[in-house]
Amino acid sequence: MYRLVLVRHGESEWNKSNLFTGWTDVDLSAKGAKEAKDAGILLKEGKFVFDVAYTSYLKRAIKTLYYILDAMNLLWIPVHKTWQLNERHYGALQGLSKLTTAQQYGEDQVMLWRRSFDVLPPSLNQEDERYPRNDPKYRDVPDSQIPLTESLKETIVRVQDYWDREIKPQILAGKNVVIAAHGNSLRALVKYLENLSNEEIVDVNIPTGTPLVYTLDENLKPVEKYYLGSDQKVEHKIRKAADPDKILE
Ligand SMILES: O=C(O)[C@H](O)COP(=O)(O)O
Repeated sequence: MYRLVLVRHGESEWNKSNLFTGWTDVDLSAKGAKEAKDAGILLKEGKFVFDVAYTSYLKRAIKTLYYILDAMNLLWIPVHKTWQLNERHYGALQGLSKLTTAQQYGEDQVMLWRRSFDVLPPSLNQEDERYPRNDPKYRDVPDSQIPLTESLKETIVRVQDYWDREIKPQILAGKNVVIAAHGNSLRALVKYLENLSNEEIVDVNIPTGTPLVYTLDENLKPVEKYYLGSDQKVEHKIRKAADPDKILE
């Protein structure tokens, strides 16, 4: 049996203001930083130990990982960063308000963009300043792999490729792995690990700053899954991840 821990970053500044974020490199909010530190404390209290960590190229996930490792006194372990664990690219929606977009296009259309398996958000064009090719972080990513928009389907391809090449061999070698990433890059991984259908994944919402623990069998199929933290708190955060507009703090 193997154990794997996934953590979505703590609340970001744009989660707080309810803007489509995607590859926009926004920081954690003060609340998000606290969520990350609390996640680290929970993991430490649960006697978790990690040998290697993975995260994206985006600071909200990177900082979440460092807050967690700091709380666990594990800042020394190897940390691998990759664009392939970045959030799903939200195309031309990036920077728009989820609420205003729902008022303009209807809640059903926005839910299709947010949660469907293969509906692509409106695309950027290459002249847009948000085109990732303009960002030095992605200088080594081939043009053919730089997204202008992504559905979950495209996100799964890049996440699964990285999982198969880099993460899976580490787990099979007996390393305890933690992955700090994003709502939709983690949904991509969860769909793959749990072999969920394109319909089942629509209802999966991953809460911010809450460790998701998997026990995996020798073929890396999940045999147990749970969130760390009080059921009530986790449930509230899952509902918030599903529908940020309808949840009052
Ligand atoms: O990119 C974003 O806006 C968030 O990280 C995830 O948003 P979602 O819940 O709308 O997919």
